[in-house]
Amino acid sequence: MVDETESVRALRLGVAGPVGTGKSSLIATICRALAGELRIGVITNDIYTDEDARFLRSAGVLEPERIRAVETGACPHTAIRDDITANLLAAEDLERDFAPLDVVLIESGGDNLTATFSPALVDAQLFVLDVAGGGDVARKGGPGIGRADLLIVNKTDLAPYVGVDVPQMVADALQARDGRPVIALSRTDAESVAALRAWVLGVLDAHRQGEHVPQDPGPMAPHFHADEEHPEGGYVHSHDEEHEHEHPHPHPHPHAETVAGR
Ligand SMILES: Nc1nc2c(ncn2[C@@H]2O[C@H](COP(=O)(O)OP(=O)(O)OP(=O)(O)O)[C@@H](O)[C@H]2O)c(=O)[nH]1
Repeated sequence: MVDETESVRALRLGVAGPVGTGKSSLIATICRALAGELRIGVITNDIYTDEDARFLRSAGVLEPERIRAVETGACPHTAIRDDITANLLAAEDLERDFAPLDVVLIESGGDNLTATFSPALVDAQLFVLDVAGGGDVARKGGPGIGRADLLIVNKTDLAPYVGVDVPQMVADALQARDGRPVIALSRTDAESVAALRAWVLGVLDAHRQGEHVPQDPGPMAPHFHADEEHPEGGYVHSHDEEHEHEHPHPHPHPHAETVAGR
């Protein structure tokens, strides 16, 4: 009998969120929870290093060859949204080298609140916040918080130490997201890991059935780029086509350059 799942391209899942919120750890958690039943590959994006890939390889959650690094140059969000070539090539290489894969997880470089993946690169995306970033972050909104397919409120085990009310933070997030899903996660809380596992399996099933439609959370909000050579120490920049040429300073984003670890 032909297994229909074999003919469908791997589900590509993006993981974005501010620096240090736990994106690599979350990918390790997904791999631990699902590597026994799914064929998984991972692509990491770092600015100048392959540190996240090395962390994941050393975590021993997947064969090291299934974890590849894209070095993005100065602006990590560019490689997941504006010029996705390096990531697409890395995903296609991984899918070809380990065919058939069920899921390819793509971690964005740690950035700010505004970075989101292009729906041309990923089928669905998770946005990761953590309680240590403050209970009010979920209320601040932005494309990832508001419209990613899943919002993770991470490191809930730290909530008592940083004085954050997790149910309130989740309620604020649900309100900011018009009811789209939110999972309060700690890698030490088995129930929350089970909820994450069930969400991934649900999206994979919808993807295989042809019922999943990739959503675009929207372009990055205007944001500040520090630049020592600029008279004001930096400039506000937008990735919105309409505004892109309003800035007096040339666009500094180098294109994603290297696909390392191949
Ligand atoms: N207490 C606790 N710490 C966590 C949890 N998940 C991750 N961490 C810690 O948070 C720190 C940052 O985790 P990473 O997974 O490296 O975060 P990241 O978002 O990938 O970081 P960048 O790639 O630098 O943006 C590490 O010290 C992790 O051990 C969690 O559930 N609970």
